[in-house]
Amino acid sequence: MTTTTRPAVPTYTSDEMMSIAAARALTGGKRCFVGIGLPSTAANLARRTHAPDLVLIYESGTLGSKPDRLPASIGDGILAETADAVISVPEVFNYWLQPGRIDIGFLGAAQLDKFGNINTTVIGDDYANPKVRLPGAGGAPEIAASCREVFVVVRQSKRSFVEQVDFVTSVGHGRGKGDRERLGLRGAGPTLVITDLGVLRPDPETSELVLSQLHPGVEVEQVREATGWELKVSPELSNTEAPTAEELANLRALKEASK
Ligand SMILES: CC(=O)SCCNC(=O)CCNC(=O)[C@H](O)C(C)(C)COP(=O)(O)OP(=O)(O)OC[C@H]1O[C@@H](n2cnc3c(N)ncnc32)[C@H](O)[C@@H]1OP(=O)(O)O
Ligand SMILES: O=C(O)/C=C/CC(=O)O
Repeated sequence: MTTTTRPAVPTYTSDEMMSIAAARALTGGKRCFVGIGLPSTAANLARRTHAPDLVLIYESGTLGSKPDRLPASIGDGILAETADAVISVPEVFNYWLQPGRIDIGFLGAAQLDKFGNINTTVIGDDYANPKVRLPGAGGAPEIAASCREVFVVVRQSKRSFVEQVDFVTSVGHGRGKGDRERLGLRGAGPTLVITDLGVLRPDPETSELVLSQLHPGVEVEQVREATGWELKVSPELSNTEAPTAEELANLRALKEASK
């Protein structure tokens, strides 16, 4: 009798699956405007693994940064030290972003609604007296307006995935199909939302986010329970490949180097 040894399936957390799925969405020599937080982790992981030519652009004016650890903020010196070029902030916005020279804007969110509108400003309906005051807009509204497309990475729960955001910091698809054009927004808006449970994409007819991919071990019902609206499921629902040992090792090394 012959015995075969299968490679051990690496164990990983749902947060690791989310960062790896988000990194996989970034390919080739695309120009990516990177938000601080979860998007920065994914973008740096992508550049370190399958997408070494990915051009990371941070709002502080660094083009083509290649940090070997996660930057603490957009002002972290490692971004300028490892960049191909450092330009002024007005140049980032006026020359690169607004005329549509950036392929992907990669953003985080505290709240996200079914049309991909993002809230990073306040939780609660009284701006002056909110339940939670969040970090604010920064450059995110401009990024959401003008990048050719927008990817969002956010943990999925009833708290974060709401029918309607408490405050629209960055416009996604507004109130549905056609709103971006009506508002004069240049880019395509959110085309991909990556969470710790799966991946959502806008329905081409309505622009409403629908579940299009499930991470390993996650059930559709679980995603529905973590969503504050009646979540629709794509007829082409697919499954995310589990993280490889190499992806996990790189993600963990990146995090370790950033401590
Ligand atoms: C280019 C640019 O970077 S533009 C910069 C603009 N800023 C952003 O885009 C920030 C985007 N990120 C976010 O909005 C994130 O949700 C953040 C920064 C608010 C928090 O993210 P994380 O640090 O990953 O932490 P986490 O999700 O655990 O939340 C931390 C706390 O924020 C508060 N919070 C976050 N989301 C919510 C929410 N939907 N409702 C209520 N409170 C919330 C809570 O106090 C929470 O603590 P708790 O979980 O113990 O209650
Ligand atoms: O002001 C912004 O847009 C982003 C801020 C994030 C940071 O300070 O790292």
